[in-house]
Amino acid sequence: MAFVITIDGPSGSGKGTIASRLAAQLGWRCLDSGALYRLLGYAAEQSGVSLDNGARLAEIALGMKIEFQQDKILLDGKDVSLAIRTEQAGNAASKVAAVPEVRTALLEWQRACAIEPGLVADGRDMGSVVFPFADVKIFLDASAEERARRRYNQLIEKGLSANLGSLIAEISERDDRDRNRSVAPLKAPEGALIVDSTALSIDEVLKRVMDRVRKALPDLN
Ligand SMILES: Nc1ncnc2c1ncn2[C@@H]1O[C@H](COP(=O)(O)OP(=O)(O)OP(=O)(O)O)[C@@H](O)[C@H]1O
Ligand SMILES: Nc1ccn([C@H]2C[C@H](O)[C@@H](COP(=O)(O)O)O2)c(=O)n1
Repeated sequence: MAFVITIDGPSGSGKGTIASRLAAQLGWRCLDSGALYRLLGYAAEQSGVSLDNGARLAEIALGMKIEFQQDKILLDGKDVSLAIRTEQAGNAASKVAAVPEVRTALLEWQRACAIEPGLVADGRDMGSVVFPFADVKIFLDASAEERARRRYNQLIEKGLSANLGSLIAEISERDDRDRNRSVAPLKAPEGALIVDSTALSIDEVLKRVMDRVRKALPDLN
C-alpha cells in the first residue's frame, strides 16, 4: 500500500509549499486538495450555479475534467491556474467546501491519488477524513496576520492586485467558515505533529516535518 503523509492547516500556513517540496524530495505524488474546491467554486460561478446548491454542485464536481500539469491546472482543457488563485476563488472554494454533497462527490477522486510509492496530500481534512490511516500527519499553523502578509506577497508576485487589510479580514472570515462547518471542519487530526510556522522559515518547517517523516518511516533513504 502507498505511504500517505497529510498536511492540513488554514489558508496561507504554508501547506502547499511544504507538501510540494516534500513530495519532490521523496519522489512521491502531491495532492493539492484545495485546488479541487477552487476549481469547483470557479466552475460554479462561471455557470451561474449558486454556491450552496448541493445537487448541482455535486453534478459539476463529478463532471470536471481536471489535469494537473507541471505549472498549470487545466479545467476541461482550459488553463485556469491564475483564475483559481484569486481571493474571490478562495472564498468561493470555502463556500462550496461547506456543502456535504460536494465533499462526498470529491472523496473518491482524492483517495485514488494514493498510489505507490507514496502521496503527500495537503488540505483541511486530509488527516481527519480523506486519509484517516495516513502514516504521518502534520498540522501547519501561523498567525492570521503572518498568513495574510504571505498571501499579499504571493498575489503581488503573480501580478494580481491585493490589499493587506482586506486580506486579513478575508482570511479570518475563511478560517471561521472552514473551522465551524458541519462537515469535515478544519482541525488538527489526532496524532498530528503541530507546527506553528509564524516565526519559522520554509526550510525550518521542512526540517521539522522531515524529521517526523524519518521517524515514522525509518527505511526512507
Ligand atoms: N514558513 C514560511 N515563511 C515564509 N513564507 C512562507 C512560509 N511558508 C510558506 N510561505 C509563503 O507563503 C505563501 C503561501 O504559502 P502556501 O501557498 O504554501 O500556503 P497554503 O497553506 O498552501 O495556502 P492555501 O491553503 O491558501 O493554498 C507562499 O508564497 C509561500 O512561499
Ligand atoms: N481538503 C480541503 C481543501 C480545501 N478546502 C476548502 C477550504 C478552503 O478555504 C478552500 C481553498 O483551499 P486552499 O486552496 O486555500 O487550500 O477550499 C477544504 O474544505 N478541504
